Amino acid sequence: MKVGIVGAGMVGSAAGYALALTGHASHVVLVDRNAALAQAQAEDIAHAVPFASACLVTSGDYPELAGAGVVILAAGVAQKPGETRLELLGRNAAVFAEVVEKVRQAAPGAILLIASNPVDVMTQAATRMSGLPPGRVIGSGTILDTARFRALLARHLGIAPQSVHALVLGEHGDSEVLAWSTARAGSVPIGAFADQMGRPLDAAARAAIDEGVRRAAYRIIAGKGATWYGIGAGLARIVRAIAADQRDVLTVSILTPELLGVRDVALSLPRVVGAAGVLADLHPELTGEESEGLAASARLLKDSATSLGF
Ligand SMILES: NC(=O)C1=CN([C@@H]2O[C@H](COP(=O)(O)OP(=O)(O)OC[C@H]3O[C@@H](n4cnc5c(N)ncnc54)[C@H](O)[C@@H]3O)[C@@H](O)[C@H]2O)C=CC1
Ligand SMILES: CC(=O)C(=O)O
Repeated sequence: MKVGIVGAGMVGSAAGYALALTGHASHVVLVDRNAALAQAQAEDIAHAVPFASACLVTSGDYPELAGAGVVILAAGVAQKPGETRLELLGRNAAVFAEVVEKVRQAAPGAILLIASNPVDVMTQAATRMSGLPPGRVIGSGTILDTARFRALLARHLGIAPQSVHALVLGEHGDSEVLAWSTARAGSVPIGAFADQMGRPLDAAARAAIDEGVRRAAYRIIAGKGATWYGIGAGLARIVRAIAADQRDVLTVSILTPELLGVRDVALSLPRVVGAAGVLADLHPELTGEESEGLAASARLLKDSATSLGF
């Protein structure tokens, strides 16, 4: 599948690199308002291809996106140390007002995969701007937070993250909900699994993991200015689900007609992802506290989207 990436900065280039190395795309095209940057990133990534599987990596202007099955939107500004994702809202909405229309003209059949922050509100904005059905405008949402949750649980339990099934729901941001009650390892509820391994998940351990997930971006941005490897791999994972029609269950964000009394809001739930985009939404059984947290997250995102007129 041909995959376009608009925004060839840290996130866009990391996604291109992950796509080239994993072989989930046959052709990656990088577009950026800084054409020299896009060209340099494409050339650098292309030099990794001989060590991996076949993939053409090029750069160009919007017309080069023609025929793309997916276009990743990673253009805009990123958080500065201490800044929240929601504080980027106005600036990145202005970028999307320009970018979404150009992408739609160049690649009308493409699924839009949104990475720019605040990713849920940008997904809602891109859905409205593009006129596409919600299932074809997919925000990376909490795919990264879910990966962070699984990684930290796996480290605590001393097992592979691939054997941990745990989800982060709601906003990709401060109000996200770690769904502890549905978390499993090897089909065993996570608390019982931890006890059996002799590594109990007591309140202090849970609090440390919660902080590790929720504050990860702030810590990494303080240390190196931005985050890119995790989301680059997450975006490549979503492209794989689409390109191979895998029907994977992934925590991604789309405009959702109604959730816990909040109407028309983009946020993450576990969703089935395949060639046509999001095929179905899943609603895990949550505790009362988790449901309240998810409803609060939905209300916060709805208010942010409404403030922009989306
Ligand atoms: N969804 C997620 O989990 C994550 C999202 N992000 C977000 O991804 C976005 C990109 O982050 P970085 O790559 O670190 O930033 P960056 O500053 O390295 O790259 C952004 C790129 O967008 C380009 N750009 C800006 N306006 C444009 C326009 N109108 N048309 C075309 N290109 C334009 C810039 O030239 C720049 O190359 C940020 O909003 C950041 O917060 C970052 C990490 C994780
Ligand atoms: C920056 C960002 O959204 C993240 O790393 O989670």
